[in-house]
Order: sequence, then C-alpha cells, then structure tokens
Amino acid sequence: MLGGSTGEAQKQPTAPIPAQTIRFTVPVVETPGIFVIARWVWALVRLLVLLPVRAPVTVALVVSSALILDSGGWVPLAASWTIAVAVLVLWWWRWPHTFCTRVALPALAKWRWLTNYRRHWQPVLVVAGLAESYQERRYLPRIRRVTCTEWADRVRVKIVPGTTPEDFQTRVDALAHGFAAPSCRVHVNGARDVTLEFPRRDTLAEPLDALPVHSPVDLRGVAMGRTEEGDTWRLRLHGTHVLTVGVTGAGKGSVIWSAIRALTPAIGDGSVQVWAIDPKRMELSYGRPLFAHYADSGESAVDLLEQAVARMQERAARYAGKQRTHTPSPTDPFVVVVVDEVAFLTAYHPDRDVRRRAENAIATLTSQGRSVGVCVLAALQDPRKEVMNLRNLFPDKIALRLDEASQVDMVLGEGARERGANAHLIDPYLPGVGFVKLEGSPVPVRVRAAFVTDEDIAAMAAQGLSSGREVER
Ligand SMILES: Nc1ncnc2c1ncn2[C@@H]1O[C@H](COP(=O)(O)OP(=O)(O)OP(=O)(O)O)[C@@H](O)[C@H]1O
Repeated sequence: MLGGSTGEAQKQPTAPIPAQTIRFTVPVVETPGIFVIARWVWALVRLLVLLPVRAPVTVALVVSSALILDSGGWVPLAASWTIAVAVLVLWWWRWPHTFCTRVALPALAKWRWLTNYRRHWQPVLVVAGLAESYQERRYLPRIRRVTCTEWADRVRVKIVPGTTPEDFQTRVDALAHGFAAPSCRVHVNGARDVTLEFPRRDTLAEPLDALPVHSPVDLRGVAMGRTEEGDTWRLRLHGTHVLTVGVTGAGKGSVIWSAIRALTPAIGDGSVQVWAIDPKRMELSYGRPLFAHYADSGESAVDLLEQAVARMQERAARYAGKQRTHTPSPTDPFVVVVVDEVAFLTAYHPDRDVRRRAENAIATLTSQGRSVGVCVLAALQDPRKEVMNLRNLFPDKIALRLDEASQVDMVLGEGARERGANAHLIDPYLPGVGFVKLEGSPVPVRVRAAFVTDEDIAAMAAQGLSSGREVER
C-alpha cells in the first residue's frame, strides 16, 4: 500500500510557499567618490570641447567680446555691438525673408529648445508614459533637433527602441499640454525617427477670401482654401466622392461653394456639370444659373438623383470593353452631384419611399460613379449611422466643427482623433475650419475653406452664363 492518503498529499490553499534556499541578486557596490568627481570633470571637459560645435555663434560672440574688452576696454566693445546691431537691423529691413530664415528663426529655435523642450522634456515624457524602463534603467526618447517655422516648433525625436510612432500619436494631447502648445501632430520620418509639430499661433484664425479661379481646371486637386502650414488646400473631385460633416454654422456652405467656384471655368466650357440638391433653399439657390439641374423638394431631388444614376449607367454601358477611365469633355462632362444636408433625403423626409429611393440612388452613384465621371459632393450635420449609413461609401471626408469627440473617428476614420484631429474642439468663431486627410498620409491636416460671398457667387453665375453655356432644366 502506498504511504499516506490522497488527502495528505494535497497542499492546503493557505499553506505558505517555502522560501527559496538560494537567491541570486546583483551585488550593490558603493561608487568611490573619486569616480563621481571624475565623471563630473569629464562632463565639463566634454561640454567645453563640444560647445564651439554646438553653439558656434554664441561662442564666437562671447570670445570676440572678451578679446575686444581685454585689448581696448568698454568703448570699443560698445561700438562693435552697436555696429553689429545696426547690420542686423539693416538686414531685417532690406531682406526680411533671409533675416527671418537665417537669424530670427534659428535664434528662436535655440530659445525654445532651452526654455521649453529641453527644460520640460523628461517630466513631460515620463508623465505621458513615453519613457520606458528596463532592468531599473529609464530610457527616454532623445531630442535630435528643434527648428522653428513662422508658425510652429518642430522637434525631431529619436524614439526608444521597442516603442512606435503610434505611442506618440496616441498621446498628442498630453504632449501639447505638457509643452504649452494648442495642439501637437506627429510626422514619421523613418525608423525610430519622428517629428513633433507644436503650433505657436493659429495660422487659420483670419477668414480667407474666395480664391482666384484658374483655367484649365485640375479636377485632381481644386483649390479650396489653405492648410495650417500655409499651403493651398486642394481637394480631389474626379475619381472620388466627398462628404463634408459639421454642425450648423460650421461652414459647410463655404466648402461646397469653394469647390463650385474652382469649377466655374469648366462649367463655362461645358466639360463639367453641377447638379444641385438644395433642401434648405438657402444655400445653393443663389447660384442657380451655374447648375445644369437643380432640385429643392424631396420628390424632385430623388428624380434628379435617379436621372444621375441613369446617366451614369448609360455611360458605363457605352464605355464597357472600350475605355476604363473618363475624360471630361462637353459631350461627356464630369458630373458633380452636390447634395446639401443629405440627411433630409436619407433620414428626415416624411415619405418612406422618398427616403428609400434617395438612399438607393446615392449608394449606386457613390459605389459605381467614380470611373465614369460622376462625383457626389454631400454635406451633413449629424454623422451617426442612424442618420447616414452610407458615409463609408465616400472615400474622402472633411470634418468641420463637430458636436462630440466620438464623431471625429466616425467621419475621418479610426484613430483620427488620437492623431490630433480635434474637430469637436474647433472654435465656433472659426467657421470653415476643419480637418481632412490628404492622400497618402494617415495624419489629418487642419485646413480652412475660403469664404465665397454672395457677390462672388453672383459674379461666378454671370461668368458661367456669359461663356455661352446652355443651362439644362
Ligand atoms: N470659410 C469661412 N470663412 C469665414 N466665415 C465663414 C466661412 N464659412 C462660413 N462662414 C460664416 O459662417 C456662417 C455659417 O456658414 P454656413 O452657412 O456655410 O454654415 P453651414 O455649416 O452650412 O450651416 P447650416 O448647416 O446651418 O447651413 C456664414 O454665414 C458665414 O458668415
């Protein structure tokens, strides 16, 4: 018989775990004072040797001032400084651009590095959770370089191995607040190499007048307004569909009108047609002469959409087996179907049949219209699925001011808010400001649409008609 019962062999759940007999640990050896002092001396020598390389201008100024003071006294020193300042003022006055890029911005970058980024780097990154610990050592992302543009600071960072740029992208709010900036955006340069961009001022605070119209029209990027970096914001229309979302007063009208304005020369020569649906009768009615078709009631809007579907299908049948892309021409114009407040047709219209037909037509146009030269440019106030379940059929989306943080990802796609697209925080006094994703980059860009006034629209309508275009009704 085996010794002991099964019950005896079982461990009591409360029984203490026996201590290990031998534990291996790293011995702690006290560092002798001489080593500590030697390290400080080495750091000081290294600093003095590297200083002329790291700050050549400052070192040259200090050394030359000291030499002048030593050889001639205070008067020659004051005279030299006066001449140097006069030369700088002359430079700034005669060549402000080169003064800015060669003197002012590099000096500002040094100042910002010293007083903001270098000073707060460790605490901000540790508290934001971007410093890593391994075997009791802390690893901190390293600042490679700080540069300044006219409106932002750019901090180039070498990230800790094992972390990813996404770790920074998900902490942009913490970084922005930590370095006292209104926002922060992360650009990936390469492996372990990112740039953090901190705006110093809002370049989009001032409204933008309607942009000049250029002919011929480039449908791959019509000029809509300005990006935060000061470039022209261009929106592709041919081969895509665009959904603009924003609360009432967010400036959806300025997005629609900026696009139509850029198309005016092509509307004039007949290679582009705009078909407009205007349920509010306020937004688009002013530019009626520009539109090939116009509808302002539920039934007429659905008729217009179904007509666009028929045109699209006729074209697709004609192209089948012969051509795979559409080239705009007066015989086969590029059709832009503009739908203001699309939810009126898809969710709010009392007639169920109108809602169903409108949804079917929009779904058909957005899923099949791209390659045959039909684009839907729609505006919407509420992006929730119950209101607009077709939003994913629009490849390009623009998020103007939104009501809730959760709506940002609904419009711009998952992770957009974490990457800094705070569309819910846009100032109500900045209509036309929003976020877009430009082609080839997951990072949302802040933009402002130009404001097209009623007078501009009247002039555009006159131009469209004076080109001899016949308006279909
Ligand atoms: N890009 C812009 N720049 C400056 N001001 C603008 C801009 N866009 C709109 N505004 C101002 O904001 C007001 C509201 O704009 P708009 O009517 O385009 O908003 P909306 O989003 O279409 O609102 P709704 O859905 O209620 O029609 C305009 O009357 C205009 O004064």
